[in-house]
Amino acid sequence: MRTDKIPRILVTMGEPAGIGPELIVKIAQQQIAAQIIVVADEKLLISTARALNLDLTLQQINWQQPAQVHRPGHLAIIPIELPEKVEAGKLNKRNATATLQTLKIASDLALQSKVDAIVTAPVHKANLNTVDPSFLGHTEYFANLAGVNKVVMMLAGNELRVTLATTHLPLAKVPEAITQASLSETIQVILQAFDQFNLKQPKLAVCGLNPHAGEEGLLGHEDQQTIQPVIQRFAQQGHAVFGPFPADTLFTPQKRKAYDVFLAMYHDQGLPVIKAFGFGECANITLGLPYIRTSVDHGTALEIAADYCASADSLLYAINYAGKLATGVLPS
Ligand SMILES: NC(=O)C1=CN([C@@H]2O[C@H](COP(=O)(O)OP(=O)(O)OC[C@H]3O[C@@H](n4cnc5c(N)ncnc54)[C@H](O)[C@@H]3O)[C@@H](O)[C@H]2O)C=CC1
Ligand SMILES: NCC(=O)COP(=O)(O)O
Repeated sequence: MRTDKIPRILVTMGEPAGIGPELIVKIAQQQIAAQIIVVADEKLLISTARALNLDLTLQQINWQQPAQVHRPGHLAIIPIELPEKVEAGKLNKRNATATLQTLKIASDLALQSKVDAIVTAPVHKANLNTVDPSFLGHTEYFANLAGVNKVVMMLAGNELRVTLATTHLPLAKVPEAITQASLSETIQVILQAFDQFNLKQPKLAVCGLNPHAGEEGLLGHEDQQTIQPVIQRFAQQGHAVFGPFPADTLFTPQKRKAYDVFLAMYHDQGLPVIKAFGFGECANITLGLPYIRTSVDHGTALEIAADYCASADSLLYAINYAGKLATGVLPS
């Protein structure tokens, strides 16, 4: 990481027909204790600023200059050109390659330590999948480009932190994806990441997979046969890893206070809980990458993109979260 005090944060534009460009123009108006560099189509940002009646001045990034703290209404930019004019709310496959290119640029710059963190605006996974059939989401894409086998998705808000044992996977494939080896790797990545963020022995509560964590085998065997032995091994090594707990009662107020981080077995076991607490006051963090990457807690919201009424709260939250992590502070 660079040693001067102002973090350089790279923000990718996301799906051009979604709310990403609007969110970027909106956060550009805010005070932010970092330098913000966007990878985006200049014309799209300028026309979005006009539609929002907001001031925006774009200047190409000069890497020779030291990082300068963000000035409201101004953005440093790495320009990319979309081949087709964007119609807000209407996906256009012909812009997908250039959109994917913004992520490749971001990954390259982060891997070269030219920026301290990447923050992504939301992409449309199916649209990007049309030009890269291996594309499932930023999480997997960045891991692949970084040559990292295992990363873990964490969503963190003011109320709790939730990590996931599996991410973008059909529900029917979840049980077979949770093996003792994969779960051990997941927990290892979480413990290492928290160690780097200076929370040395996080109290980790692990959800069961089945209702009532399997009810002694009556409602499934994975909890006892796969999850429990892994937790026991970590506990024997002195780690504060507990469970498997029935997920339905694990997020009560008392239990939320008792643990630093929760591990859900699948996407829709953990994420609805944290989003219900504060949609917009939450960031998505990829643990296990060789750099910091955060993102919003929502998607492309195509249906409201032409109305310019989207909330930029989560993008701002994700940027501030990345800024804190870049200066070695884990937000509480
Ligand atoms: N980080 C990323 O790149 C993510 C991308 N997605 C992608 O987004 C696409 C749409 O996903 P959906 O499940 O429909 O979720 P979504 O988050 O786009 O929309 C869900 C609901 O929340 C509203 N909403 C979302 N963000 C909002 C904001 N900032 N302000 C006000 N209202 C907002 C939408 O209008 C909609 O009613 C999918 O292709 C999905 O893969 C979804 C989650 C994360
Ligand atoms: N629901 C969270 C999500 O889908 C985020 O995906 P990613 O693009 O950040 O991997």
